[in-house]
Amino acid sequence: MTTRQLRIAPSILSADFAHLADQCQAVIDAGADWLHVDVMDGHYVPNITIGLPVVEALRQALPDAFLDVHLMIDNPDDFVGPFARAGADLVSFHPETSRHPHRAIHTIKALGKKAGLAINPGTPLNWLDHLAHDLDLALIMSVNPGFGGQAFIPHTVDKIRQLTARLEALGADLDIEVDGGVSPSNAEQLRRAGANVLVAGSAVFGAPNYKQAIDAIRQQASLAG
Ligand SMILES: O=C(CO)[C@@H](O)[C@H](O)COP(=O)(O)O
Ligand SMILES: [Fe+2]
Repeated sequence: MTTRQLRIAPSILSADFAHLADQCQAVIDAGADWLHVDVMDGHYVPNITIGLPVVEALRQALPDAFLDVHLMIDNPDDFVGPFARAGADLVSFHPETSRHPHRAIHTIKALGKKAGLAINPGTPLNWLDHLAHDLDLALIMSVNPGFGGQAFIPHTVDKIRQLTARLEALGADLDIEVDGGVSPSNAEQLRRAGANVLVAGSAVFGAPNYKQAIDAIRQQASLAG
């Protein structure tokens, strides 16, 4: 378990894009802590979603919302700065696509924003070893990136447990975010393993009542202590 604050971050990928700002406001009113914004470029992942103008528009429409921007793009080194300037509060990117992850992290931080590194199901945790002290968050993918609504990959729980131990050994105190297939049914084990930021797209936006959906994830996660 972690003592880091539990945060529920609905992924807007599962929102109704024709009413995006209203949908974001609705999940905030329902108790969402962060808004998770999935940016996909059709190269790094086989899907295209949203880009800088949408982040700028959300920043304008929701000045107090915490925008957790997850870049699933090639060439993140060129885009972390623009997304931070567009209004992201936190920018995460996948290190395999970065030429200079350390520099990209410090580009984000120099703009006063938090930096995260995203680790795919097939990506080893040791990408984090030399960067942990520079980061604010480790994003552990519990599905392969590209789409909402995929099935949770169970071995992620053990990976988060390993990461928690590894960060403790390194003396690095990071948020651990888990992304993909998160629901009330796995929230407790994820929190117990050490995750404190739970991203949930379809489990929130696909539910008839956003507050009940967010409360259910929070309640289950809180059972971890
Ligand atoms: O980054 C991604 C997928 O690539 C995620 O943020 C998903 O969008 C989460 O959606 P659900 O799995 O919770 O429906
Ligand atoms: Fe994501």
